[in-house]
Amino acid sequence: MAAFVIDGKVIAAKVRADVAADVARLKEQHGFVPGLAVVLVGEDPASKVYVRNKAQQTVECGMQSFEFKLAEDTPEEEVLELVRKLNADPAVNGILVQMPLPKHMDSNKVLELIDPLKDVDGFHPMNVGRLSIGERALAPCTPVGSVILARSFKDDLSGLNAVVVGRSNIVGKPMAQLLLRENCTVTIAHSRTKDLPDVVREADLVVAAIGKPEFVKGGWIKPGAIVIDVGINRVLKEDGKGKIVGDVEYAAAAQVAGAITPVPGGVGPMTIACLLKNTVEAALMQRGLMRA
Ligand SMILES: Nc1nc(=O)c2c([nH]1)NC[C@@H]1CN(c3ccc(C(=O)N[C@@H](CCC(=O)O)C(=O)O)cc3)C=[N+]21
Ligand SMILES: [Mg+2]
Repeated sequence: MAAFVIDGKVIAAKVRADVAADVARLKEQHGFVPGLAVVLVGEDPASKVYVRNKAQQTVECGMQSFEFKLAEDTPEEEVLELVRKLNADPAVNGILVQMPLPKHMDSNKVLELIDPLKDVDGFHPMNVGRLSIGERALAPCTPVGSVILARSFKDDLSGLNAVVVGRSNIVGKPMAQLLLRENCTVTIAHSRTKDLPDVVREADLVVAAIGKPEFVKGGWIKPGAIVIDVGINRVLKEDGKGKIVGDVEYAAAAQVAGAITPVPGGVGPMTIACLLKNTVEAALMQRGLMRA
């Protein structure tokens, strides 16, 4: 039987509607509007599209958007200075520095300068650590969105055998932490994992975050498994035109899985929706208004 297709666009729209309602309430009851600052260094065309989408959706949710576009050859010190300014600006509740940064910059140095309370990407070591010890933390948007998608199909993930393929700081590692919090049994697999197909075959829940087009084959998927595809790979079709595929061999996997996220229209839209959600959470924390 063909897998249930988890519609990330529909679920992201629901998350954004909740964000917009929270923003409206903050405005009415506390007279303030949360703000998100996005910093883009360089000219990467894909990054420009993401940054434009983020800014547009931020405004659609009733928040303020601040965009900073710096040239590829901007000195690192200038980026650090901008982050210091944004840290000190009370109108800015969330700061996102688009990755990757140009090679002449030390990304960790930039990320560690961001005020942890404004770190809506959840990349600061303070948030990474707090997430791992189960304290309130801003958690990375792609993994948060991935859990919401999985839970939209099966609300209780507890006891599931989850295999995360990929060990990046941005997706794989925080994904594993969030799935632990859902009471999954978690394996992190990666490029050096022995017998990877057999490891994936054991998974009730597969999260593919390797960054290689259609790397996870349909034949690796356990019948009925939930498949969350984090990959966004631009590839050329035979006719020379470009298209976007995920890290999972979708057509084959969809024959076997219980549920699967498409690319595009799966995890991608959730990443932005969760960024907006984190911005509201950050604003609430900064103002001492956070929910219990
Ligand atoms: N500090 C930082 N934080 C990020 O969250 C971050 C980043 N740097 N650098 C780049 C990646 C990439 N990223 C995406 C966000 C949304 C879509 C998205 O909405 N994708 C749609 C459209 C895809 C398309 O047509 O291009 C989809 O999958 O359906 C994709 C990718 C956030 N990133
Ligand atoms: Mg990896």
